[in-house]
Amino acid sequence: MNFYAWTRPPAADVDAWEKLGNPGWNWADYLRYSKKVETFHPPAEEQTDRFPHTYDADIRGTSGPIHVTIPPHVHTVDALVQQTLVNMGIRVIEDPYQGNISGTWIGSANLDPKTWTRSYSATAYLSPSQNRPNLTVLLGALASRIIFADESDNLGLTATGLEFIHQGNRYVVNAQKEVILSVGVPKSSQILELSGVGRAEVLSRIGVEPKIKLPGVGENLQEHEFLAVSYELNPATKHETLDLLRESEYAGEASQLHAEGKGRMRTGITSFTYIPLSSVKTPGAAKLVQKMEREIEEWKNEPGILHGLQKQLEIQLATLRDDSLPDFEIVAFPGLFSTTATPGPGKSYTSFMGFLNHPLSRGTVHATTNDPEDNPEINPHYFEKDSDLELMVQTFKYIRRMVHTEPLKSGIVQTEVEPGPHCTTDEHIRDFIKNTHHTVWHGVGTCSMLPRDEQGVVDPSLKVYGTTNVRVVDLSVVPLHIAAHAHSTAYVIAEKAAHIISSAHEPVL
Ligand SMILES: Cc1cc2nc3c(=O)[nH]c(=O)nc-3n(C[C@H](O)[C@H](O)[C@H](O)COP(=O)(O)OP(=O)(O)OC[C@H]3O[C@@H](n4cnc5c(N)ncnc54)[C@H](O)[C@@H]3O)c2cc1C
Repeated sequence: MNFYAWTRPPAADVDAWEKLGNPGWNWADYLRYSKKVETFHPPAEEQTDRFPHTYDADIRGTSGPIHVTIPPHVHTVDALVQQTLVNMGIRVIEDPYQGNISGTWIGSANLDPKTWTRSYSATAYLSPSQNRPNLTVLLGALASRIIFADESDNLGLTATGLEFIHQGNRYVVNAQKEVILSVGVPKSSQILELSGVGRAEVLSRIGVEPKIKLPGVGENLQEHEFLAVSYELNPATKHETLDLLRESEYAGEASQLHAEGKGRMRTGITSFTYIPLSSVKTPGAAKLVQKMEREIEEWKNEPGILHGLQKQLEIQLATLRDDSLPDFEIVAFPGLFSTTATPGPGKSYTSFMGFLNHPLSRGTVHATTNDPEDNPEINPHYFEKDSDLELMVQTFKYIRRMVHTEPLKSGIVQTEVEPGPHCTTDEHIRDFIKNTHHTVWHGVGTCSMLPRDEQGVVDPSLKVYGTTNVRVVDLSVVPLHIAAHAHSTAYVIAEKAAHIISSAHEPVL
């Protein structure tokens, strides 16, 4: 389950995967598969009456299984935010799905406008296929490890099956062709490690016999993080924010309306702004660009740094210097998003979420025991590179500049709800971020698609190095993070993987 924000990354972020050694993993292919995934439904009159929505139907999908549309949103808040950003010199993007997202825009959601319910892997892919004779879904089964043949041939080790736990019992399902791991960032690397594929010291620590030494397994974790700054909306204007759903009578009515395809429960997150740091004309932003350049250069030249990471950092440096590519993102959430502030009765809020798009710090996910029922240890190494924290400080300051710009300035009650007026110095801001920042659940990288001698785990056909028939198909293969919300990319990877796998097994005529 997620917030169903449906976005596409900048073209350059996807082209970077190809530059890192993955032929065919580029924007042109991404766009092709992304169109294949979705059916875009243009906004209805009800929405265009309230907000001047723009879109380019040519770059959206027309017949894919995932239904995508613009939610009928709290457009009174969107109007305030979008106009404020324009007044600050930010460009309006008419349709951000064409590979250029730097600017301010209204985003889509994977919602089916026939029912205003979530359109996702279960409704779009599983339900239509569930009666196929060659598909069995076993609910509540925990995949635990891949079983490999004892001997490897010169192409590598062959997986013969998968061990799983169901209702306390262990079973093995045999593989006739391939084993596809698709269990997400926290788990794909764990299952590889439990199967003897990974870093020598991790395998030795958890007591698993090493079968394939792949030091990249569980490394290179990159995660977006966010901070949230909240304001009460000026009560002189009526805004139907999500805060109203705290009132049971309103929530009950909203549920009834939703059953009729109407009302506030069709809301999504819609107001997105992506900003290149080098385009922010403040002394703080300029200093930070220099600091990041220094930090990347120093790290890149550290003795012993892996060639794979060095190349990633070169691309990150080029992205930072490019004033058309975004470094941070601001999302306007229509309601109070806070872990500490208490909402006042009858009040409406907006919260500005600031996201880090291309983190420098790299984390890890590793198994800590050989028991598949024990969760792996996730160590995100947040803010290990100080530039990541400093970028969030600049994002915070940008949000404060927004709320001092019209029309937002008059549209909110100026006393900040969170963190509040006491938060004035850089040290206060840094402490606020350190104490409240949050994962965006957008982890990538722990089974990176990179050359094997550059900490790669899978090759460009998503096959695990050293195996003949094990692939990873989820966001853990993404080698370098993208400025986008993550799940539409998971579908793109899955569609492309389906093509790769079916082509590999086509009968030779
Ligand atoms: C609260 C929240 C809000 C989010 N909002 C958005 C958003 O608005 N827009 C967006 O783009 N992204 C959003 N995301 C991120 C997005 O959902 C993820 O990036 C995406 O789902 C990752 O896809 P995946 O296929 O790599 O892994 P997953 O979606 O995590 O799929 C992995 C699956 O494998 C299963 N699994 C794990 N281990 C095992 C095992 N051992 N045996 C069997 N099954 C196993 C899991 O239960 C899961 O179903 C959000 C995430 C969260 C948590």
